[in-house]
Amino acid sequence: MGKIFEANLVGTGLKIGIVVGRFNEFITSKLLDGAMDGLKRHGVDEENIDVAWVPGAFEIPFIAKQMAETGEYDAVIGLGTVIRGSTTHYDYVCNEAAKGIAQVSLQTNVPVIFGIVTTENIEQAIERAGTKAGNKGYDAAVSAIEMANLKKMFK
Ligand SMILES: Nc1c(NC[C@H](O)[C@H](O)[C@H](O)CO)[nH]c(=O)[nH]c1=O
Ligand SMILES: CC(=O)[C@@H](O)COP(=O)(O)O
Repeated sequence: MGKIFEANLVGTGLKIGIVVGRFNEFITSKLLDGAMDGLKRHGVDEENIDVAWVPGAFEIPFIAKQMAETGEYDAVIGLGTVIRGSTTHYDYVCNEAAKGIAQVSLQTNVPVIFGIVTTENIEQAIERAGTKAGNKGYDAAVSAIEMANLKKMFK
């Protein structure tokens, strides 16, 4: 068998950028709390975590790109909450946020983590922001550390 690449979840020495949407701030602030908790509990120094607030999930990729292009960050996390309304707006915001995050990551060579909750209703969002379905911000933080460390294995 050849090599197996599997990264640890040790965040010591990593620098992480977080981009968080203000839309549905009641939920996204909880995702941010979860992400901060996840990063710090895995050894990331609070001084090495920068946070940028944007209006909504649609704007996350643009600022994630600005952060990634500085070359300062080992990973960038996008946090947002998109809740379906009564029009097609939801689909446009979700699609562009997801596509944009994937593009930024591939274009900049920096792991950009999709920490955007996309739900049918407020209840589903609350469940994923620190209640019965965990905290997707925390999960995104762990993914960021894993991807940052995994990327270093290919240097
Ligand atoms: N409806 C939601 C939005 N909409 C706002 C957009 O993200 C964007 O800020 C606006 O269209 C200006 O470009 N954003 C969310 O994060 N969540 C939503 O549920
Ligand atoms: C996702 C959002 O789309 C939402 O806030 C917009 O709601 P609506 O489709 O009712 O305008």
